[in-house]
Amino acid sequence: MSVTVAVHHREDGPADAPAVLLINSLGADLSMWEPQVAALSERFRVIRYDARGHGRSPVPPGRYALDDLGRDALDLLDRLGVARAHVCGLSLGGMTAMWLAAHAAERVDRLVLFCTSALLGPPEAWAERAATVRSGGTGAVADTVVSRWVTAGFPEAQKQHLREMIAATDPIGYAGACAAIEGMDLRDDLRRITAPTLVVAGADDPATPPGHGRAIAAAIAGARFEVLADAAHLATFEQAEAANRLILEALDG
Ligand SMILES: O=C(O)CC1=CCC(=O)O1
Repeated sequence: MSVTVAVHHREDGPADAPAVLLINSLGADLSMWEPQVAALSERFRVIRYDARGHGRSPVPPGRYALDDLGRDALDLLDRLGVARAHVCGLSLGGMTAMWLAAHAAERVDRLVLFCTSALLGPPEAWAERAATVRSGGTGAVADTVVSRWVTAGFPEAQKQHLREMIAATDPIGYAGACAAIEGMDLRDDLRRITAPTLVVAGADDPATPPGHGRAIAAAIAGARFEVLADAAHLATFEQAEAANRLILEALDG
């Protein structure tokens, strides 16, 4: 049985509005959702948090499992007294969101998944990335990761901001989260998901190309699939307006 950690979170919007939980990707923190906050907080109680090992959340040593990340999210909802929330996650955050929808269906209202995968191999690549950050720090992978997060023409100043966010992530936490992806296989869980689901891919995402999202949508009954043009992996950041429209449509529908 995994031990949960009390993740660092932030809330925006009316406390009595329906809750939407936003879950960050590997190497990011809750600030990655900044482009969503104004649009969503008009109508929703927006709850963002730093996944364990990231941002200002505790950094347990060792390998994490997706169950750990999922149970941390449930613990946060419990601490906030939120019985049921819409859940939106990107990449590793999307994996956690799928875990929640499959393992705690009663807590998930609608599900929005960005640039994610139910199986993201090869496992050796995650072990190798974990070893790289353990020996060289998270700055050692920042350039490469940002080159996958946004397309080449994205403004340099914003790319630098993203590199700094990655480099600020604790290497122990980053490596722990790599292990969660290495050990993750959600393919059998997808058929248990009953929440109305929107899956969104970035057309130019080299990390989780559209085929990954298409396969998720095909396995979840009634799920809708969309591809965002001119977007790489961090599609909510690169194409925020279009992403916000899709999220609002999915949550309002
Ligand atoms: O960091 C990457 O290369 C892309 C990624 C995979 C899972 C995640 O959260 O980000």
